[in-house]
Amino acid sequence: MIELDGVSKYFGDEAAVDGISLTIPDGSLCVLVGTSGCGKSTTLRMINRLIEHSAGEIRIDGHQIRSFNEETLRRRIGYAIQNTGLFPHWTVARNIGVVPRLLKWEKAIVERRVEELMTLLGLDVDEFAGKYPHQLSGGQAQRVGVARALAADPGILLMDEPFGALDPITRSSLQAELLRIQSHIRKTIVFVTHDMDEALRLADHIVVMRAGRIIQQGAPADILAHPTDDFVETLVGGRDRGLKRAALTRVGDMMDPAGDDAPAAAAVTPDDSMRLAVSLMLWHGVSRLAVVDEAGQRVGTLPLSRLVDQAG
Ligand SMILES: Nc1ncnc2c1ncn2[C@@H]1O[C@H](COP(=O)(O)OP(=O)(O)OP(=O)(O)O)[C@@H](O)[C@H]1O
Repeated sequence: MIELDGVSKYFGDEAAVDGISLTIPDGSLCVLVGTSGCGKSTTLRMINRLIEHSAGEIRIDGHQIRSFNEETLRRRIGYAIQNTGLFPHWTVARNIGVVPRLLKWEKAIVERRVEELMTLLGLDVDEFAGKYPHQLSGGQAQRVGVARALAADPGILLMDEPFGALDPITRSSLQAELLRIQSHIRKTIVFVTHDMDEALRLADHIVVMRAGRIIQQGAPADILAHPTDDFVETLVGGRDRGLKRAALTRVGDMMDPAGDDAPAAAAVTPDDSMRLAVSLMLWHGVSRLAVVDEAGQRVGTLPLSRLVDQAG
């Protein structure tokens, strides 16, 4: 568990972070979101002591971070950033294995770990292990960056706009990968972004920051449903909020399991989002969809009225 208790950071007289309190339970994915300069990166970097906090307390598993040796702390905490920070003259495999080597793991164990992580991140070992960072696409380099952050199996992973520089399609697939990986490894992840759609998709818990302060925090659905002020409402999409909420809702949670009278022209699966369902209804000009399982067997019906009921 990570706890921030009345934490501030001053640069000169200016407070970049101004008395924030936040608890991040083990295994949760907490996203810090807000416009440029609001103090997100500073908050993240105080957790691994790349920046020392000026006031308040930061605790990991109940222990103040100042009681840890800085090197030990940083090796316990994975850190992935936007431009990856890979060593340009090292191969992918050497880059990924850097922290385990610093920790003096046996060579064979480091090699096995590197291969395991490359597989986890969808990087073919034979193809990529010997490549250098300049030979990788942006998306591949980001995967290497995340693999490196996970190499020594840290309990905590800090991610600072890790997908910020990518095109929307690569970004979306890496977000899906992160969710898939997190469902297996259950790290405590603190993720920084200025993109509310990314926050809504990834987070268990969203922390909205403005001018160094936390102005709202909660589950994505709560923030969408009850933005605390006009600023948060604008951030979550204003009048576009309905579609954002639909993107967070699974068809399986809304469908009528008994119904079987929908036209077969269009079908969704229980794991598809309600946003996709609405899009298909608009495209096909229907107000009901068939819901099918992966084998194509009918498991229910989704009437448009379910989406409208949800809003009520
Ligand atoms: N080393 C520093 N010296 C002085 N001021 C700093 C320093 N680092 C950050 N700041 C200031 O602290 C404030 C918060 O910066 P921070 O990088 O945490 O914001 P951010 O929300 O991560 O922004 P962005 O999304 O643009 O990265 C900004 O006003 C910034 O100019």
